[in-house]
Amino acid sequence: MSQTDRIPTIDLLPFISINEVDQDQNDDQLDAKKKKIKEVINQACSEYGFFQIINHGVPVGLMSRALDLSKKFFDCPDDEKLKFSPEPSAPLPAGYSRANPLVGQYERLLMFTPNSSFKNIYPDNPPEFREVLQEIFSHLTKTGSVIEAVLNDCLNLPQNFLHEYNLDRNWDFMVNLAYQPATETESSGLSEHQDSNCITFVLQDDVGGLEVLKEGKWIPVIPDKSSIIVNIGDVIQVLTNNKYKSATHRVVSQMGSRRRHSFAFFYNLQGDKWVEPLPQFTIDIGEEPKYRGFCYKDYQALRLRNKTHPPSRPEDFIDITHYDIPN
Ligand SMILES: O=C(O)CCC(=O)C(=O)O
Ligand SMILES: [Fe+2]
Repeated sequence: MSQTDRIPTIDLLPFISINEVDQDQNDDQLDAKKKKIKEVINQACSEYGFFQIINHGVPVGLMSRALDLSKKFFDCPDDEKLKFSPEPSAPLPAGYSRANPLVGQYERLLMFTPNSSFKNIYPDNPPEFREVLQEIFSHLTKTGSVIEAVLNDCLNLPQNFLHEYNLDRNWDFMVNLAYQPATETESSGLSEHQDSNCITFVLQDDVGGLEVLKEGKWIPVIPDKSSIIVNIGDVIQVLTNNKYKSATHRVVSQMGSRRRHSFAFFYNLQGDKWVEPLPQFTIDIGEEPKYRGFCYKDYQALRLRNKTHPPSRPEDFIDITHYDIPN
C-alpha cells in the first residue's frame, strides 16, 4: 500500500501528559515533536478530515473488552435486545434499534454521557457491559478535549477558543454498532456520509470495512486494536469555512465475513449553539462565508430525520450543503 493509500497515524503521547513522556527530552524536543504532529494533523484535516491516533490514553485492554462485550450483547435474541428500545418521544434515541435498510445494514445501541440530562437506556446483559460503556465514554470525552485543543492550535485560534465555544458535554453520545455481513444483494453497511458533529472517534474490531474518501479514492481503514480513528465533522468544517474538511466515509460489508462491531463516539455540540463560519476564516482574510448560520439542534434534528424517515432518493438526504451560500 502506498503512502497515499493510508491515513496518517499520530502518536499522541506528547499531548497526553508531560509525565509520561521520556524524562530525558527537554522542552525544545517536546515542542519540536508537537509541531511535527500538528503539521501532519493540519494537512490531514485540510485535505480529507481523517487520521488515527495511538498512545491516546484510552487503555487498549478496555477497548478490546468493550468490543468483546458488544459481541455478547448483539448475540442476544432480538426480543431480549428490543427490551432496551428507545422511548418514542426522545429527541435522540438512547437504547437499542435497527437501522432502516435505506440507511444501512446494522443494529445499534446509543448512549449519552452517564450523567446526561437526556435519558440513557442501558442493557443489563452482559452484566458488566454498562460499567465498561461508561468507562470508555469517560476516556473518550478526555480524548475529545485533547484533540479539540490540538485543532485549536493547528487553526491558530485564540487560546481555548474551541473549548469555551463547546463547554457543555451533555450532548456527546456514543453508538455501539453491529453490521451484518453482506448478502448477494446488499453490501452497504453504512452509506457514504459526513458526521454532523464536531469530532468523531471510532474503535473497530478486526473485521474491517470502514473506508474514507481521500483524493477521490476510497481508502480502507485497516483495523488495529490499539488505534482510534478520528474524523472531523460538519461543525468544524462550517466554523473554518471549509479550511478543515468534514470526512466523507462509509462502511462496506464483505460477503462471508463475520458481523462487524464498532464504537463511534460523537464529541458533539450543545444544541442551542449557533454555528457559522468564524471571522478568522472569512472577513479577516477577505473570504466570503460559504454557509449561512444555523442553530445546531435544528441541523441535528434534520440529520436524525434522515435516519428515522429516510427519503427514497439518495439526493434528498439532508447534509451540510443544506446551509450552503451559493457563490
Ligand atoms: O462503524 C464505523 O466504523 C463508523 C460509524 C460511522 O461512521 C457513524 O456512525 O457515523
Ligand atoms: Fe460517520
